[in-house]
Amino acid sequence: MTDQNTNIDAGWKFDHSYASLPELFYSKINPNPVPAPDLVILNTSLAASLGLKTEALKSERGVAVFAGNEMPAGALPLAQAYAGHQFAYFTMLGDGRALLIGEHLTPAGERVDIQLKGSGRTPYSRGGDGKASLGPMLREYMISEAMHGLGIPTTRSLAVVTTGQSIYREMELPGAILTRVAASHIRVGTFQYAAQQGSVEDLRALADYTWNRHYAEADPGDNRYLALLKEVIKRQGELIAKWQLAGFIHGVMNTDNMTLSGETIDYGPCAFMDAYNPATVFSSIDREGRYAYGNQPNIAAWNLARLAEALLPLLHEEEEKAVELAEDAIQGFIDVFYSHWLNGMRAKLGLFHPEPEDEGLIKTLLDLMTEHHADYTNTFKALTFGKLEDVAMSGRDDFRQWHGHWQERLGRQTKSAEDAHQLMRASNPAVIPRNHRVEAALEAAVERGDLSVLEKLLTVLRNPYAHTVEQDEYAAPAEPTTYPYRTFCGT
Ligand SMILES: Nc1ncnc2c1ncn2[C@@H]1O[C@H](COP(=O)(O)OP(=O)(O)OP(=O)(O)O)[C@@H](O)[C@H]1O
Repeated sequence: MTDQNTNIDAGWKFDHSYASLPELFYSKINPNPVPAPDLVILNTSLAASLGLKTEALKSERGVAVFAGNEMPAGALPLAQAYAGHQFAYFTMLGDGRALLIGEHLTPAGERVDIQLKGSGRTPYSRGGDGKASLGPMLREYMISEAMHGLGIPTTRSLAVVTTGQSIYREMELPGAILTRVAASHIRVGTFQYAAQQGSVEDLRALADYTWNRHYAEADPGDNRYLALLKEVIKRQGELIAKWQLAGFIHGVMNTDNMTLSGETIDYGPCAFMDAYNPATVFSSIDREGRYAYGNQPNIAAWNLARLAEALLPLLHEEEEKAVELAEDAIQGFIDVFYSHWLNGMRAKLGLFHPEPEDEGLIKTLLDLMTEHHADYTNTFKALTFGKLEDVAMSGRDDFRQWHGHWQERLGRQTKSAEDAHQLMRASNPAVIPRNHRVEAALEAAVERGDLSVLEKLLTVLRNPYAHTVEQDEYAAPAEPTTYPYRTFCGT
């Protein structure tokens, strides 16, 4: 399967450091060949930043790599083992429908995982067919690229191909494979798996690998494993703050969907909130609202506590002391999250430096938005451009009073009004991937083979802080319907 020419043509530079870990952590396995690969979409700007050549990637042999029919030189396909708490229940998992084909070394000297998602059965497939369908893979492609545009750390999407095979869910669907690019695919669940299935030495090997891959620049102090936990807490605190500030709801924050790198992963049932309400849930499988918007920081802390638990044997030789260190570190999460969130909210309101009254100012605005079902993104956008008539509660006295306080607060800054406006422009997106727009793009692509709607949507989403006239068309929320929007953990 190895083909030297593909390697030379497209610019793949594969390495496979993950295979240096004990074999407990993966299964070497070749992708299942598919009958008729066809390129649906290629992320040319991402390809360029990876040092890959677009024309070669689009060629028959390039597409064969995205389909798993050919492996570039140096690739070493493997399915990664992991476990996870899914809706609080612990399960053994692993790449049941994905393969890491190797780590690509970019011209900037970075090491990124190249993973095929939907590439067939693996030893971890349990009862599943190992496959994915076109709609959900294009959805992941779109939302991950929108997240990147918003400046939120995320796995990226390089390409989607159809396989020429149908897959069967409630109906027959076109099979597809997404090529995902990630800083790594090491998950909290990978550590849970190591703690459950491996020896302390296996766990140590994983922790050392993770440190070297993601935190080599950080200070290990005198306890490198405690430092690892604290660094992950910092990155996740910053990440979850960014989700909250953008109104992003992940939908399925299981421990297997939380990365050690601090990137967002798994775009199954996620969505962006329209009207502000902390209780918003989109996922049809989240009946109890465990992963509601307002719960995300607490769930992240819960997941990180599972990471800390898995790391206990490395934190200290005395268990009691290890637990103390872990608890102490986890306590720090909410503070890290909150300070990033508060600074982000200040920026959304054009405030450069902290003042004690800021928390009250922000809370009052969010309470008004909840009470009046104000659109989250568009309210901040209206405030940015001084278009108060676009704010749902603009006629209300309590909003006018709030607005007066905010203006006074802005007036006390040494920075100019123009500086504040620029800060707000850069902190408040003109567009988010609205559910109805995403659905329309997917329908055109999947039902009619028309990619133009999706391409146009991606163009505006890639630059959400540009505030161009053409973005206005994409800013409106859907017309209210009787049924709340629900996402399905589509495959
Ligand atoms: N069709 C399938 N066949 C086999 N395994 C599957 C299938 N769909 C999902 N899985 C496995 O079930 C688990 C949970 O699935 P989930 O939808 O959260 O993940 P995913 O979207 O496949 O992967 P990722 O988290 O890598 O984005 C994962 O271990 C996944 O590999």
